[in-house]
Amino acid sequence: MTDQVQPLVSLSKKSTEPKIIVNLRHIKRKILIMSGKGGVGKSTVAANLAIGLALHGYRVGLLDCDIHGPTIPTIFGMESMSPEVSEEGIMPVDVFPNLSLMSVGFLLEDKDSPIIWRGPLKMGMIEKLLGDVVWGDLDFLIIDLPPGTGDEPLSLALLIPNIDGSVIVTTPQDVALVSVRKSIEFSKKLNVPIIGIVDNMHGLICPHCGKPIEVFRNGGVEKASKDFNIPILARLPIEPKVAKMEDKGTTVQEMLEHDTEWQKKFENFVIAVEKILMEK
Ligand SMILES: Nc1ncnc2c1ncn2[C@@H]1O[C@H](COP(=O)(O)OP(=O)(O)OP(=O)(O)O)[C@@H](O)[C@H]1O
Repeated sequence: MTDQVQPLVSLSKKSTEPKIIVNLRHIKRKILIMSGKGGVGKSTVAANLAIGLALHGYRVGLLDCDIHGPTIPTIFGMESMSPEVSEEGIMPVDVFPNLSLMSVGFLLEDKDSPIIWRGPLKMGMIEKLLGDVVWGDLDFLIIDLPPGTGDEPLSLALLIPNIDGSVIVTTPQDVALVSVRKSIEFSKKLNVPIIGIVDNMHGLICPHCGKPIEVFRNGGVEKASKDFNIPILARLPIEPKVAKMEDKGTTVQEMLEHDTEWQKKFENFVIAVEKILMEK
């Protein structure tokens, strides 16, 4: 077993619940980004939604709770950052004046080791992230959950009070139906309304002729949307520039400058989420 949690701020077990509630009290809207399985683009959607809402002028926080694969620091090219710790708690890392990040990845001593923790250590880290990070006043907190719909993401999400909605990220294969069904059950257990589905990696735009190429067998997401009466908020194509930028770590400027179909579709998704949540 490895104990990679840095002793940043002590956390009293007794005061955990009220502490989290008190700490998150100044956040107007909390959104979960979830997926039935790994590698479908959940962190990509979380990161770009946070950027999009910040560009619309909101104060946004992005919390990466993906205990086993915290990729948000890599996406933002901020892997080497360590958050400051003050009397008040752990300070999130600023990307813009109105966009700040916190990630499990920032709190690990050895960022290259695999994370093998026992349950209580993992939950201790999550309680720390929820109870000790000083977000200040936020319009939105975007929470990138660990992949899957098992006990671990569930017990983690149960610690977060008054979640306003969840976004389900999936890829278009037939198995999407199973994956979305599990995510719906998950949201029900949490009593969290589902905002909608993001159908990610939905085809590839041919760089030569501009026509779409279907990569996966489609149909699962439409069926899930109809069967469960949940809107598909975005259909995002496979965009090699997105994968390339995220793998090497990028600046937000670079992220914004790729004028692609993906970017346009993503902006429509940000507008849709904003509309749904602001009308709540
Ligand atoms: N639409 C897309 N086009 C091209 N590449 C994409 C797209 N969406 C995501 N990717 C790439 O796919 C990989 C997985 O994405 P991401 O890390 O966002 O998935 P995840 O669901 O959060 O994974 P994990 O299970 O590790 O949490 C990354 O390399 C990312 O850059």
